[in-house]
Amino acid sequence: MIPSILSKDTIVALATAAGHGAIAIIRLSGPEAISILHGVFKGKNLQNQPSHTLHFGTIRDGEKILDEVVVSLFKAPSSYTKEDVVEVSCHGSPYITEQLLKLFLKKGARLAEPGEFTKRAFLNGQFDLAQAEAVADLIASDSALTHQVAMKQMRGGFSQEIKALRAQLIHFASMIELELDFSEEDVEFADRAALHRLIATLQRLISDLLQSFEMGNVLKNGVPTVIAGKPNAGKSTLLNALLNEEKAIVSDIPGTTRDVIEDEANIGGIRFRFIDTAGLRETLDKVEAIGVARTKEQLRKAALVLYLFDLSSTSPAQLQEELKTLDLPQVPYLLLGNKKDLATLQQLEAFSGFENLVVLSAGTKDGMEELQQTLLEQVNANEAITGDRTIVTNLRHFQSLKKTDDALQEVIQGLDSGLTSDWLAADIRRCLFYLGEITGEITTDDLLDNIFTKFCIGK
Ligand SMILES: Nc1nc2c(c(=O)[nH]1)N(C=O)[C@@H](CNc1ccc(C(=O)N[C@@H](CCC(=O)O)C(=O)O)cc1)CN2
Ligand SMILES: Nc1nc2c(ncn2[C@@H]2O[C@H](COP(=O)(O)OP(=O)(O)OP(=O)(O)O)[C@@H](O)[C@H]2O)c(=O)[nH]1
Repeated sequence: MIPSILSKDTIVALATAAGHGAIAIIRLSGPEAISILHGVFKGKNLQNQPSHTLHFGTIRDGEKILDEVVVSLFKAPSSYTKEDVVEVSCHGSPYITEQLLKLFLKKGARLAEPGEFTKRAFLNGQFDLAQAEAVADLIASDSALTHQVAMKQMRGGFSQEIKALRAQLIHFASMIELELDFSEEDVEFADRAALHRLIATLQRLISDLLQSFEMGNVLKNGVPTVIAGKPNAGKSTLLNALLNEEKAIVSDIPGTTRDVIEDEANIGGIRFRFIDTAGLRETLDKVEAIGVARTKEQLRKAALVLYLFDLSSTSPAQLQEELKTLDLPQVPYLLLGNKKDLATLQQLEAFSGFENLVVLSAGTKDGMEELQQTLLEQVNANEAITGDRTIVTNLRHFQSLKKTDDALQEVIQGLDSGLTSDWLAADIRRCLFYLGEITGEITTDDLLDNIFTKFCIGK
């Protein structure tokens, strides 16, 4: 790739988080990065040091020493941005970093825009657009799974798949376009049956990716897990036990929980979003009736339902009846038999035949570990999460894939109806365009601005 001629400016920004810290890093990138540093650094001559070396010295504004620092040198094209990069590790005081930033600005650098380092890295060919976007996801990741997905994407896993799809289509597009040059002779270079098979394969792959988006959202936002059950079953107590804090109001007056309370907990690297609901009960109390309606709404959106009941006051027949009236939608659910501490041996035995049942006592936290284990198993049973399968988490990618899918459908229809080569070629080009948007072969300034302005400054 030709080095970008756009980035003539030398940009500077704080690369570490704001506030006090052991060390803070200020990063400069661009043609003047080394000379700007050279002008204010007392130590070795930075202008004749090799790339990827560290240098101790002081930074001075005139006679005044601002700090003792370590300077890291990355010489173009061997750097993150592929430009000359200098990083100054100083003492982590907001006062010092401000003084250093002001000094570098005075010496000719300008403040970087959000995401500008990564944008330059992309423009200079360090990685493609999907990989650049994954850098932001990686910084935002906060669980084993979001980390795994972002890491795979940053290292090019997702891009490879998209590029492979694209390469196959390019092959056919060029064959079909070749036919256009020989249009009088009525030849077919591109085997129509093979093209049909290819498009069908691509559609399957893309449909898998589209489906994975839903899973991707669950990963990002937490597995929506609704805690339902009759009033006083102990839902709020269970939520508190799961969250390890007193969030929901617990009382022995049935119907205490009137609204929906939710919070997140990280269990074994997977984020769960627990939603406590109003007790399910037909009621005359208007406020509570709204709560019951909301519960039903939450149930529809849940990925997993925990149906809680009181072992000490519920018979198996009653439980069956409750489940029937509840009319649980097609969502996986677990039965949680609560208040084990109050239940008699007989009561416990009565439930021995139930599947998907965890017996516990939310009040004493007995059985909580088993519940957490079961929750994890429920999620792990879903291969999409733990498998090696690529998961789309980015709305932009989802939309481009959707458009590709629609365009592929038109290619299929064109093939079936014997559309001429020029029309087929145009439809295939459209697929290539949308796939290219994902990895950034096709971009516009607006698209790039949209992506990189959401990054933090200094990244
Ligand atoms: N100090 C520091 N730590 C950092 C970064 C950084 O920019 N600076 N990174 C940034 O976000 C991440 C690491 N990513 C990086 C990617 C490429 C290169 C780099 O110098 N690449 C050269 C040389 C490669 C080599 O020597 O093998 C290249 O690509 O040519 C550096 C950091 C996380 N840690
Ligand atoms: N003995 C015992 N009591 C429990 C247990 N779990 C909850 N309780 C008690 O049962 C009562 C009801 O608990 P909540 O958590 O408020 O019940 P809820 O299902 O949220 O009730 P609503 O808000 O009415 O829907 C409280 O007095 C709790 O202390 C348990 O495992 N053992």
